[in-house]
Amino acid sequence: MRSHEAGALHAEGYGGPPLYLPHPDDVMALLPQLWPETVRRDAEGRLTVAGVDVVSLAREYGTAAYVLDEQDFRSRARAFRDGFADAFAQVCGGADVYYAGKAFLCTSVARWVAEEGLSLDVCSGGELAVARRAGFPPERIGFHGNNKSVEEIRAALEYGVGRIVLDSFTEIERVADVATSLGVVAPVMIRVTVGVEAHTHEFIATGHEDQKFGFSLSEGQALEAARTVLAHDRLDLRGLHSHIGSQIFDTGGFELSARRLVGLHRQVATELGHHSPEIDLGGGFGMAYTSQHTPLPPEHLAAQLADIVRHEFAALGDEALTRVPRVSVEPGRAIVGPSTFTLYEVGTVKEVQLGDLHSRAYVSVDGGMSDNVRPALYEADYSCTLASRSSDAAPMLARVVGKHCESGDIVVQDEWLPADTRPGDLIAVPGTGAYCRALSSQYNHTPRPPVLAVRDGAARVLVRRETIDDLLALDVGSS
Ligand SMILES: Cc1ncc(COP(=O)(O)O)c(C=O)c1O
Ligand SMILES: N[C@@H](CCCC[NH3+])C(=O)O
Repeated sequence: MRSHEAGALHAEGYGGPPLYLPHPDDVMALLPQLWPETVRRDAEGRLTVAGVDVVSLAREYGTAAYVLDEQDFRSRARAFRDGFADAFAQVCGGADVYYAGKAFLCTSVARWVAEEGLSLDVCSGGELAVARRAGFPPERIGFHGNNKSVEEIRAALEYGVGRIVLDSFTEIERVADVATSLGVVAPVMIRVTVGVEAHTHEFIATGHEDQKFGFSLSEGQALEAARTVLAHDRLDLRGLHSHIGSQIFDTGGFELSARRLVGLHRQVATELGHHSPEIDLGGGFGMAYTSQHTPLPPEHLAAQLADIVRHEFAALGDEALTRVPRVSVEPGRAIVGPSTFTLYEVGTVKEVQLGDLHSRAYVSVDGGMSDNVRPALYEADYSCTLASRSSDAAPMLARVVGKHCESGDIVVQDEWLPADTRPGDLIAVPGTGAYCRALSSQYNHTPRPPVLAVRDGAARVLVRRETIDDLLALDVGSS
């Protein structure tokens, strides 16, 4: 998040380019940590992914387009699966990784997740429907949401999901009622608000007390929820869950939340006589959007979390250590975010003078806040590169903007691009796999871009481009 940096940029009397920008040579040389693993530049200077160059992609599928490197997605999914399985092997026999489908989900991705041996977190009837269509094994699905409808709960139980994460007292009764009507026992977890202030943007922090998710720990609601669940013979309490926020780099927040969750787990055991078999630490692991972000590799992250869990149970005594519940986590962004870049075509380049000495080029592309609302919503930082060719031109300070009727429609706030960047060039923005397509809109009646998967020298469409006819088909208004 850039709020303090933006302040520096706009500080009164400050006339130079923003101080935090990395050196132009670094940006134009492609920082490997920002790009999917198969991205390269070919001899003509074109960006390629899995051996396919972006100029051909643009010619065949058009722009704007989300371009997903399948190998990158799969290897990150495996790194989380193996890292957590290994790190937790000695603590509780392994750990399960639930890919958080809210970051991005389509049937192909659901199949990849299943094939790679991960579980799946869904948070709506729509995401559940995608999982069903993909034939995702139901027992490996967790169902979230703070206001699940009766229909959604029924669909989840009919499919046989492995866990429904309860979020309110109203929902406890709702799930129990639906389970009773279907004649089944619902496996449930309790989402606990652990009172942790995660160091991330306010809108994506979820562990602090004053927000909509979960049962408060400090006010005793979480224990009361466990008591209520245990009183229902149609509910099977699988364990406790906490999720403190998103785009978090510091494991300190997870340490505190694990400590509080383990404390409650013990209270449920000692006061209510129930030893839950599972505990979920949520997702939220950060990824690199710019060179300023340095996420831990999954195996290091897993090792740190395993140490934390071992330590917290050890603090309860030897008896507790022998009964550590099976741990799960729910990464979304850290798996899919880095796998994708968005490919845009430049439409206009406009120079705006900033005082006497400096200018900024506004580079308009054929997308914007409809395909990536994160800069407008969270002041999120992105970077970009000229993708269709290389250039020896001097760097110019550029702001990449979208085509929408909002001045906040910014794709990349500040970036160095070659001074000869011109209409028809392709620009690629890395790190757009998570919460971009998922949060996309049709603002200004803009059809959504397609999602293309590239693997082993071939591209295919995972989600097709919307058309104006798709949009018009929704409008059934008067003749
Ligand atoms: C309950 C829950 N689990 C997992 C996630 C995934 O978070 P992230 O994509 O940051 O890993 C979220 C979103 O923040 C969430 O709300
Ligand atoms: N949508 C947020 C993340 C929220 C995660 C869902 N609980 C983002 O783009 O950063």
